[in-house]
Amino acid sequence: MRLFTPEAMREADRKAVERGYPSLLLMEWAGMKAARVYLELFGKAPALVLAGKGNNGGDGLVLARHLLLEGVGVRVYAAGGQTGDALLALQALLAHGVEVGPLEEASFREGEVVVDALFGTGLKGPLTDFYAELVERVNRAGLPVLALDLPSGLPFSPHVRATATVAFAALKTPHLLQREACGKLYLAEIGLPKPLLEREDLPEVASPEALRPLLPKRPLTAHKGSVGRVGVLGGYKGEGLRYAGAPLLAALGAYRMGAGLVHLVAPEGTPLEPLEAVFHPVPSPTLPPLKAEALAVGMGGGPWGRAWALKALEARLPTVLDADALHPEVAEAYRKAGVPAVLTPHAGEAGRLLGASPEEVAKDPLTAARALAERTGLAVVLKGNPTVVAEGERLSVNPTGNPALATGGTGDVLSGAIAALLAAGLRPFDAARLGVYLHGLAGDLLAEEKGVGLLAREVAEALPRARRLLQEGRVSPAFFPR
Ligand SMILES: NC(=O)C1=CN([C@@H]2O[C@H](COP(=O)(O)OP(=O)(O)OC[C@H]3O[C@@H](n4cnc5c(N)ncnc54)[C@H](OP(=O)(O)O)[C@@H]3O)[C@@H](O)[C@H]2O)[C@@H](O)CC1
Ligand SMILES: Nc1ncnc2c1ncn2[C@@H]1O[C@H](COP(=O)(O)OP(=O)(O)O)[C@@H](O)[C@H]1O
Ligand SMILES: [K+]
Repeated sequence: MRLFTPEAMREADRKAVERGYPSLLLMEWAGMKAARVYLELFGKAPALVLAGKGNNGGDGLVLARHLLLEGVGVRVYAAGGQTGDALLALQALLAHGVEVGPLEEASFREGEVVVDALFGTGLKGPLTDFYAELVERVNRAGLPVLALDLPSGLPFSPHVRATATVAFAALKTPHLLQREACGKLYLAEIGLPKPLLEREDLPEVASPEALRPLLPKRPLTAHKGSVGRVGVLGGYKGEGLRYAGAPLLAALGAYRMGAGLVHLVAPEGTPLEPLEAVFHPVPSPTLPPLKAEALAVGMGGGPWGRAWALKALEARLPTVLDADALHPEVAEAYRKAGVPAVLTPHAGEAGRLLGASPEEVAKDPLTAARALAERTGLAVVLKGNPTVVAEGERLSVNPTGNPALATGGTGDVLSGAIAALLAAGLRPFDAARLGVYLHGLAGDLLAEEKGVGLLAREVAEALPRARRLLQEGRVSPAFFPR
């Protein structure tokens, strides 16, 4: 599945119409599917439908007609000046005897559900004046809000903060980059011809269907030397081994992602954990001889991070470069040496590599991840919500994961997990997007069971469950297809 920009979506709509597909059918399906979601979420609670004059408003008018037919009370307020399909949708509603008032007179009543059909993909800039105020009033009213296609005002501010959003035909960038405003996310198929949605040039939304075939096989004859061995290099002897836990968590992540063996190369005095690891205590960053197919480097490395990464490069193995190994000259050394690597920065680290602020990176992670991949020639995992994976021209946006993962050490677990997939033979882009997806899914499983207060090691422990769900095709999607 591809992540559309509002422009790309409009282009698909336009092409469908050029092919002779009646656009009124798209609107009818959109309104009808949204009405279905409404009924599922809010039952027969009365609706207050706010409709703009464009096609988004048209969808709202169609929804109002379908709710009416289901016996739901509707009050409808619409902007004037409809044309085309939206005008037909208005006429159809009026023919049912529904009164449609002017938007200026819209009022909010306790017990109602607001249907936000003011603006969708046609919004050209931030809302001002009357519409800015209307959106603020919607948010202040404290009623549940179902947004059609996009919460009105997105991607700008002010915008509606919805309880749920029904995206039509495909997810659009704001659905994942401004997910908070969307609430529960539904994706409704509205009959747009499939080939118009297959746009290889757009970022992918990582999906179970695309990722399942990447899962490394475990043949009956597997042994610990045949399924991928990982070397973890990290930690810092100074400050009383302050970061000793980080490489241990990476080792756990690697084992829980299926590594056959994990070598732990860490400063002398580092706790000898997990018990299952092969230990290589060293006085300073060194690359001891070890049999491995991939490395995870830099976790907890502090001032040693750079040295760990440059030592590790001598092994010429596929490598995950994390945390303190994330320096421009390290990335450049790997690129020059032609050693495949995955960089796993969060917004702060990515900002450091790009010469931008963390806020700038977080605001547009797609652009930042692509820029970093371009600049370094390596695969990039830009961590956050959402996490974005980039390599060359390819971009993958991850839909799993939640704020319960915002806790110390979860990134270390991720690095180890990706390294295990590299060691199993996956290419950097695939190891990265699969590792990120399963790590997020593990966090989702735990958050559902326990809520907030996870430990990073528990995320590692949940990886096998996440993997199995994916393997067996039992992952419920992060958004709900309708
Ligand atoms: N086949 C299809 O196309 C399908 C599309 N579908 C639906 O259509 C939606 C897209 O519809 P759309 O293109 O009509 O745009 P929409 O979001 O309703 O807004 C346009 C209105 O906003 C106005 N406006 C713009 N910026 C503004 C601003 N800053 N401040 C104030 N006003 C501003 C603009 O005014 P104008 O500039 O034209 O004067 C115009 O009146 C899409 O999200 C989906 O819900 C479905 O029905 C399925 C099939
Ligand atoms: N709000 C959030 N939503 C989803 N995932 C999150 C959120 N906050 C953190 N994470 C995930 O948790 C991990 C944190 O990694 P990182 O910042 O490197 O932590 P650490 O250095 O403590 O290991 C990343 O995988 C990130 O995507
Ligand atoms: K809307």
